[in-house]
Amino acid sequence: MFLTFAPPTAFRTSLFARFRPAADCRRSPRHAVRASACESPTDHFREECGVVGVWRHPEASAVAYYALHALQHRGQEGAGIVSATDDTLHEHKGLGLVSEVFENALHLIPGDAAIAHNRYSTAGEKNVRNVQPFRASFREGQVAIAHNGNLTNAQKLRMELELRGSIFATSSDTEVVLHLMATSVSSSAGIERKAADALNRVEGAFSIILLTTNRLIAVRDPYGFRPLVMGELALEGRPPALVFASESCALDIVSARMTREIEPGEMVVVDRDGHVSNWFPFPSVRRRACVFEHIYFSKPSSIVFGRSVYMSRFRFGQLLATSCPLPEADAVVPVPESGVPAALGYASASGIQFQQAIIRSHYVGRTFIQPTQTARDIGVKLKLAPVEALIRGKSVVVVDDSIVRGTTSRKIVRMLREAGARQVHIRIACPPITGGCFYGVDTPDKEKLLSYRMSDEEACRFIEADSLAFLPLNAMHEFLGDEAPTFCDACFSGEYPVLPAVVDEKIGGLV
Ligand SMILES: O=P(O)(O)OC[C@H]1O[C@H](OP(=O)(O)OP(=O)(O)O)[C@H](O)[C@@H]1O
Ligand SMILES: NC(=O)CC[C@H](N)C(=O)O
Ligand code: SF4
Ligand SMILES: [Mg+2]
Repeated sequence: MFLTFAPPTAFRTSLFARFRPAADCRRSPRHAVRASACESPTDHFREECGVVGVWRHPEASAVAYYALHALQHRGQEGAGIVSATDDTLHEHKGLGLVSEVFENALHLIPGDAAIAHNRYSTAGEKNVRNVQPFRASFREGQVAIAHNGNLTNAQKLRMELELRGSIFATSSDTEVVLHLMATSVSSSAGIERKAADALNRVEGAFSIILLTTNRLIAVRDPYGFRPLVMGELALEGRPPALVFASESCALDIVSARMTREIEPGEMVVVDRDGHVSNWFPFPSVRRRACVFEHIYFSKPSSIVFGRSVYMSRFRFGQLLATSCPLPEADAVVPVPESGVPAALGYASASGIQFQQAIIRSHYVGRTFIQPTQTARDIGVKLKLAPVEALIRGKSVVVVDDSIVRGTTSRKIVRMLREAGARQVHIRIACPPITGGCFYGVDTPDKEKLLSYRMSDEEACRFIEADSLAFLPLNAMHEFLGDEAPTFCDACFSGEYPVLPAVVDEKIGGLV
């Protein structure tokens, strides 16, 4: 018997589809906006998580390791691999980057099947207990789970489960799924049925890979918030291995050929004989794929939701140039790393020369941590350095993919002025972010989002730019075309497809 899944009604606050002209700081005297509340440089829209599954490969954990490497941009807090031999699951996981966690450890995870996870927490503490995959034992055997997304009713379900006697080992939302599977009403049914029962009770976002000693299951929530693809890896003299991953770049790195996406609401099951079956165990709803995957999260080389991430960013940049032109600028300068394709698009549409006038250090991570006061004072210079020869005396248009707190933009403007820029104009290749995310992106509190706190003009003064403009939401919709209604853009539009059952201080948070 199935428990009913009741998709919450669409939630609408306000629409931000209006055209927002460039805010020009030169139009009004600069006034001091309190900076201290926005100074923490670690609180960006962070990455989410990456998941991988490998089936029927003699070196499954090595394949999973390289695939995880390709997904490192999706989470840098911790990583883990669980592998399967005939009768048991093996695990290795830890805090840190993939290369650090698995140094000389692959021999600990033998077998021809594996699942893997890169974590950036959305719920639960940043400690090793919460690093996935989680492994558990059922009456029927062992199971492991790797989850990208955030379950919006996890706290409520956990409270119910605890009242019925469940004891949790972690503070992660994901563990709820294992408990729901263990207490599934389909007590005698196979693991896929238990998983379907459990996932019919959760709400929110999940791209999940499950592993037992004789099955691998890949499943996506019915809204399809987070991506999940599958592919085949040719092997000499034997059937191809199957590889599942959050993004196609993880298949590319191991030379697997992407065959298709896992559809929203689809569950794909592979068994020991290599038999692949699929079904759709959830009531269907309109897809709401995360548009931010295309703006910032995913790797530009990936195909996500059937579209090239690079081409989306390039096109956002072109549309930005059309909607917020700056014909008098001398150079278009990208904010590395993720601002580069949009800046190339801006340059191509405007005819203004593209100049890599900000150089990124290879030795600082994507969302860099600044552990000491000295490092904090050095700020963005730790990661980005100006090329004075390209900047002095020039009017530059600086293109970035997004503004979250405004920390990066503000520091870049100061840095470019110090390097002699005559004017610094900031152009952002997405609409203003005015709300947090409930669906798997670690978001700062709404009150810390620059565009929630301030109008465009105030924001322009805060970052101390000569002008500031964002890609209008309607331009983004225009680019998405007929598919626009099938994308989630809630952090811009306020139209949340699913509301959290319990809202904690940290969105969707289990503390
Ligand atoms: O307004 P803020 O709070 O400063 O956050 C926005 C910045 O954060 C992201 O870059 P990040 O440094 O995370 O990574 P990247 O190197 O991949 O661009 C994003 O690309 C913006 O540059
Ligand atoms: N960002 C994610 O997808 C995180 C997965 C899970 N919610 C966790 O916090 O570990
Ligand atoms: S709220 Fe924003 S980040 Fe979250 S799923 Fe929707 S578009 Fe993506
Ligand atoms: Mg950036």
